[in-house]
Amino acid sequence: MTDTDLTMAPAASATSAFIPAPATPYQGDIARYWDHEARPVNLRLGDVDGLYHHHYGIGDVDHAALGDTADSAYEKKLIAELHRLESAQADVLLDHLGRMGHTDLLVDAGCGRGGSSVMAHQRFGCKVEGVTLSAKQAEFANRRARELGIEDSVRARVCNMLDMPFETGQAAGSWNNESSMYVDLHDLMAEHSRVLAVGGRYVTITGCWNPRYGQPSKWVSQINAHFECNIHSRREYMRAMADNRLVPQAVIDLTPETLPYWELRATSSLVTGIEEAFINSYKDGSFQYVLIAADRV
Ligand SMILES: C[S@@+](CC[C@H](N)C(=O)[O-])C[C@H]1O[C@@H](n2cnc3c(N)ncnc32)[C@H](O)[C@@H]1O
Ligand SMILES: CC(C)=CCC/C(C)=C/COP(=O)(O)OP(=O)(O)O
Ligand SMILES: [Mg+2]
Repeated sequence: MTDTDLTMAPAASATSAFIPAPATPYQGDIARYWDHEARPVNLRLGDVDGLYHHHYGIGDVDHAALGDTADSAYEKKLIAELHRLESAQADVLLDHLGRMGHTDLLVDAGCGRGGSSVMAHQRFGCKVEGVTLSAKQAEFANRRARELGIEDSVRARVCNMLDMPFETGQAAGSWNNESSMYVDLHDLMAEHSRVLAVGGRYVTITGCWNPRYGQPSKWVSQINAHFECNIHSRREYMRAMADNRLVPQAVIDLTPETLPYWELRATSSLVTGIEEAFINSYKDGSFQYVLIAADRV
């Protein structure tokens, strides 16, 4: 089988047969970071329904569903609520892909444990190819796909999203769900532009620093240090897309919609210590949570 053959290889061989060397020392660090990540805030939320996300949530908190904080079941309900908001975020990303056919190929660039890939397949019925730097994440995602009996349609591979194993124009849709802050944006948009068919759709949900603030704030620097990433500005996204035949069709500021998630998360037992940086930077206007959907022209 060639790398670009769309027939899915058995999931185990897809990840264990060949693990490419990282393209840069930085990518090696990021692969190790995600290979070792096991934060309860991610695993316990994923355990709610088997969709494992590494992104944040949007939407209003359902206080009626949470009930009384004194209730012994409150923490369990809180975890379910945070997870519901994270899945709602992925749903909004998928909404912006538009209509996809059963025979289309979708590319989940920086797929993590594969939650968004599974949701995309469940919604559109088409093949979804995920790429991640982490062999552990790819194994996890492929195991979930096998457990769900969708391994012929959903697959994760260890590879660099700046050099993806897809033919030019092969994908009808592609996305980055909170994964674009690990790469040069011009290189990333050039690669999405290459793999997308003309008329295809690219969507990203990302945190970006706000050019109106001036420069990355101390909170943004703290988030970068926490995750070993490099948050770009909103301006850089626009420029990188414009330079690569990706024409924004929708730009949505999701900041007001993500704040309830963070404020709820800050009250939970699963806090990681980064909540204050997100809340403060969203509130002081230095950081924004945005969705950008673009047409490949
Ligand atoms: C915060 S997680 C997001 C995971 C997933 N998109 C989600 O929403 O659950 C970031 C992901 O980006 C991936 N990543 C970072 N740099 C990458 C690169 N150059 N190529 C492929 N994946 C990359 C990491 O391996 C990780 O899976
Ligand atoms: C919006 C920005 C700047 C995102 C940075 C990328 C990132 C680490 C996302 C969440 O991952 P996670 O779900 O593993 O993080 P956590 O453990 O905090 O939930
Ligand atoms: Mg998380």
